[in-house]
Formats: sequence, structure tokens, C-alpha cells
Amino acid sequence: MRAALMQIDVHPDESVDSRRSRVADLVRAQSGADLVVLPELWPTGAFAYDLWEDTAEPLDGPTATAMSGAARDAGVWLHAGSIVEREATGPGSAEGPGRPGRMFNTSLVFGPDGELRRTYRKIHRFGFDEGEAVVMGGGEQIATAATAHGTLGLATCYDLRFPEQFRLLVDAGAELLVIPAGWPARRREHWLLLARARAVESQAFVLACCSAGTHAGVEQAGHSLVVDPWGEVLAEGGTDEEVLVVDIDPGQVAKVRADFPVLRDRLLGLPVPPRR
Ligand SMILES: NC(=O)CCC(=O)C(=O)O
Repeated sequence: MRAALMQIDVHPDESVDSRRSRVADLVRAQSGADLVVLPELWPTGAFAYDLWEDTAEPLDGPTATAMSGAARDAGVWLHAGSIVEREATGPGSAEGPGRPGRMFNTSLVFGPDGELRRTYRKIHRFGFDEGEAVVMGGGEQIATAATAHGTLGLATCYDLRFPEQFRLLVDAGAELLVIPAGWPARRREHWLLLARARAVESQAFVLACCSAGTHAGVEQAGHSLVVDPWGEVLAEGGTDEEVLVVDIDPGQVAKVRADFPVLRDRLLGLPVPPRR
């Protein structure tokens, strides 16, 4: 299968509307690919907290609509990165009717027919006591997406630091771990190391797609990468906007897991000792 990771430059001088239509055209241009991947929160920027309240959108909002059309026109599976989702509210909602719903950092996966097949609300919110950690709600469920090319395991940016989430994804059948990100350049070495670690420990492909450029004063890491289930880096981007096109064999996952069956040796069900 052919994967195309689109390392979008999220530049503050470009409006959300014009970036949305530019990215839709870029997705359309990937019609030879099987799976296209976009970064985390590319419409606004993963650190542009000030924009989120005004640009939050529902799951049938302008970004989802544009990405659905682009996936259908290109005939590709599209992991459209993530958007600031505004939760729908209604008479039964916790927020109450007429009140704005909570915001989530939500990933969207579309099929080649343009249908929204899976959503994933980021579980681990970044910022400690600021930014996303305060402003966004947290997801409560891991998510996988069955595609014609294998099962995707969905995780977003900061999730990459939490191996226990990836263990759950492996147990749920994930073969291709797809990780959109807005990771800062300052911690690029962590990004590269953790992406390889997740591939090796999961014996799965990692497709990690970061944004480029600088927004909200935070220089982005770029260096999107594809790692195979043996931990080899098949392709790695630079720091500018680019499309990383990689041919991969999803059958390699089963082969590596059979030839070197470490997942079978996990010590499941051991009692947790009391703290001393
Ligand atoms: N957007 C993010 O989740 C940033 C994560 C990050 O900067 C880090 O883990 O380091």
C-alpha cells in the first residue's frame, strides 16, 4: 500500500478557510495513494489556543465536509488529522440547551467513498495546567479503524508518550499506528525516539505526521516519519511543508509478530504488589 503523510505548514498569516481549501486540493492530488495522513489541529495549529473557541466545529462542520469531499474525489482512505470539535448539545446534554458544548481534539478517518468511518477524541491532553489540558475535554476511549489495508490504531501527539495506550491498541488489533501531531521542534529527539519505540514494542507500522512551520510562537518539529514493525525508519521528512510518500507492506506486521513473538511473552494478569 502507498501512504502519503502531508506535513502541512501551519502559518499564522494563512486563514483557516484558505488553509482548509488548500489542504483539500493537496489531498485530491494524492489520488494514487491508498492512505493519506494529515497533522494534528492543522486548521488552526496545535498551540494556537486563542483561535480554538471561535473556530471549533461539529463533526459535520466545514473541515469534515471539505475532507470528506477530498477523500471521495481522490478515492483514498484519509486520516484527516484532528480538528477542534465542538460537542453537540441538546436537551439531554450536561451543558444544557443553548449552552456551547465542550471542545475536544478529535481525529477523523474517512473512507474512499467520503464517509466518516471513525472519530477519536485525544485522551492525553498536553499543557499540564494550561492550554489544551485546561480548555479541551479529554477522550475516554481508544479507537481503531478497519480499512482495506489493515487496522489503524489512532493516537494523537502527546498520546505518543503513553505506551499503555498503544498496548491497548495492539490488543484491539491495530497494525498501523497513525499519529497526527503538532510536536514542537524543541523536543524533536523525543518525537523520533518515541515513534520508533512504539513501532518496536507494538511490532506495528508507525505513521507519525507532524506539522511544519511556526505558529503561536512554537516552531514545529516537522520530521514526519514512517517506521516499520522492526523499527526501521522507512522515510523521514525535513522541516518544511512536504508530502512523504512511502510504499509499505502491511503483511509485514503478521510476519514480524510470528518470527519474533515477543507480544506472546507479556506477563499478563500479574498481581500489582502493594506500595511499600
Ligand atoms: N500537541 C501536543 O500534544 C504536544 C505534545 C508535546 O509537546 C510533547 O509531548 O512534548
